[in-house]
Amino acid sequence: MAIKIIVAGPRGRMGKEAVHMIYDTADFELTACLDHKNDGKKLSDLEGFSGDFNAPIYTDIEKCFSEQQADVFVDLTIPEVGYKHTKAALNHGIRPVVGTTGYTNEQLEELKQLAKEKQTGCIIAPNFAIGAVLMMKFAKMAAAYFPDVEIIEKHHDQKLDAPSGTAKKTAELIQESRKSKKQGHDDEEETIKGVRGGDFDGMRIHSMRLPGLVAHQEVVFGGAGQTLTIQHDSMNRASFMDGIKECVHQVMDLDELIYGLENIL
Ligand SMILES: NC(=O)C1=CN([C@@H]2O[C@H](COP(=O)(O)OP(=O)(O)OC[C@H]3O[C@@H](n4cnc5c(N)ncnc54)[C@H](O)[C@@H]3O)[C@@H](O)[C@H]2O)C=CC1
Ligand SMILES: O=C(O)C1=N[C@H](C(=O)O)C[C@H](O)C1
Repeated sequence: MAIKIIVAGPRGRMGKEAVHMIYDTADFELTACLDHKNDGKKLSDLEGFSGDFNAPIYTDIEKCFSEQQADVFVDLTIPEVGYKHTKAALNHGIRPVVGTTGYTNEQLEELKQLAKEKQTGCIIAPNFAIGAVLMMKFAKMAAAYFPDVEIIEKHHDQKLDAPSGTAKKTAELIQESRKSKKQGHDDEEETIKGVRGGDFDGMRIHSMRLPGLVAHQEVVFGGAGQTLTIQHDSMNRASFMDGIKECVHQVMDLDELIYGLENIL
């Protein structure tokens, strides 16, 4: 039987790609979309979806979740909206697969508790690209040997959150294998505010935003007489689709929240 899926944010860069992936996947069925406009229309009424895209569009989340019997809810929107959507999906027993980034630790914790209480699977993955997940794992391994590290993430200039969810997750994984350390010179001073980047447990994160970029990250380690750079580049949004597919399949068998694809690969 096909897995029935609702997608939020179908007109977005990721949402559009995900809708096409769902239509192209034999055991997936798109039952509806959530948008903040176009209520009552069909996906095929929108630009870029000509043809067979007959899923209905809702703007009211409660109405959508009550009328459509879905198995999985995929959120690709913006942080405050994605958080509300994820809560509502869990309350309706629909398993969220969330790509939206920018959640606070408190929000993540609250969603974790709710998923546990509802015994409903939920995956929140800051990055669905398998290469990016490997980059994060390799960075965690390297940090045990190289405690001095800086993260440089580079994204398109329409991105709302900084640092990226991937950079934050990378820093959290590095923190698990690296002793807390304030890097750089004790007396270093910024003569231009922010020039040394954001401070996460003593390591620095730098966020670059430029047109022409998609999603890129370098994790640079430094030791005596050597550096090690681990780099990942997403050239387009197709790079995230295999990860979403995997999450949709795996979330069906979960009864708790998993944060990060590295925990289920
Ligand atoms: N986990 C991953 O691998 C990836 C995650 N992302 C994240 O996914 C999110 C979306 O990214 P993009 O598609 O590039 O952004 P985008 O700006 O192209 O799309 C966001 C969409 O959300 C929609 N939206 C806003 N409010 C809404 C509401 N109330 N209800 C329904 N839809 C609403 C907008 O209309 C827009 O279509 C971001 O948080 C981004 O960081 C992006 C790429 C990969
Ligand atoms: O907004 C994006 O584009 C991306 N967001 C995610 C993040 O914040 O890490 C994943 C990927 O980097 C693309």
